[in-house]
Amino acid sequence: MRRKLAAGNWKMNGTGAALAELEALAQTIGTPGCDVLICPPATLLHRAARAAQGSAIAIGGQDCHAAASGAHTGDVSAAMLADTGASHVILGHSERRADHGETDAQVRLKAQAAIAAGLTAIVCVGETLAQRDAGDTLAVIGAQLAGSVPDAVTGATLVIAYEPVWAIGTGKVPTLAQIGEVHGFIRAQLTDRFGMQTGAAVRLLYGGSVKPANAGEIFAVGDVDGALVGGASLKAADFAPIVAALAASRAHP
Ligand SMILES: O=C[C@H](O)COP(=O)(O)O
Repeated sequence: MRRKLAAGNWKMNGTGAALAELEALAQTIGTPGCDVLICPPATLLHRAARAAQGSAIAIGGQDCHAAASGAHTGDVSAAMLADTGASHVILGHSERRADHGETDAQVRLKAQAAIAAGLTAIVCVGETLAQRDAGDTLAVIGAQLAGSVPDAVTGATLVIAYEPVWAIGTGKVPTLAQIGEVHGFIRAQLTDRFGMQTGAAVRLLYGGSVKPANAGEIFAVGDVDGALVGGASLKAADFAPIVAALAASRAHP
């Protein structure tokens, strides 16, 4: 049975004062019955990991370099993330693919580096509105999975986040049927490539305008094992109800 995961991506938001939200979240959720992850900006990782110690909250990065070390000004390696206390890293988010031109091949190398450093890689995939309107959604997701996911993964080292680009930060959410179709497709792709055991063990997150008001219905969709939440993860008062909705949701076989 896959353990559910509520992951918050703070993106480029938050200075030291934001740690109060992390502490408030830890207090509010207690021991929630699902995994909870906060991915703050790199500048806050070390302090966030310290603030989360002894709580149910794990800490993750938002990107890493594919190399272990070297002349890469401004970049952070997977081992450096792990050294701060991070256990996960988000990779291939559509904002990084768009802002930094990250390719599937680069995301794959980053995921390999993350796993080698002992981190769980959360690999993001998702179609643009033009791709959906053209009927290309599954082809795009299939190509991203094939290109971005390394060959050696397990349910412990890989999480996939399906984030339709057009749903991120827009308040627009796919229909439950659309979410179910893509999650079912991702599950089938993973099972085809990695076999039944690994395919069934990898957790699949939905991301894109998840809020307390819509979390429950999204978590009821088959093969949705949790969420990758942006805006609504910044405040404990918004994220805690999403964690509670996930913990209360039925486990998917
Ligand atoms: O990583 C998180 C996603 O990009 C979703 O962001 P959002 O919840 O603000 O739409």
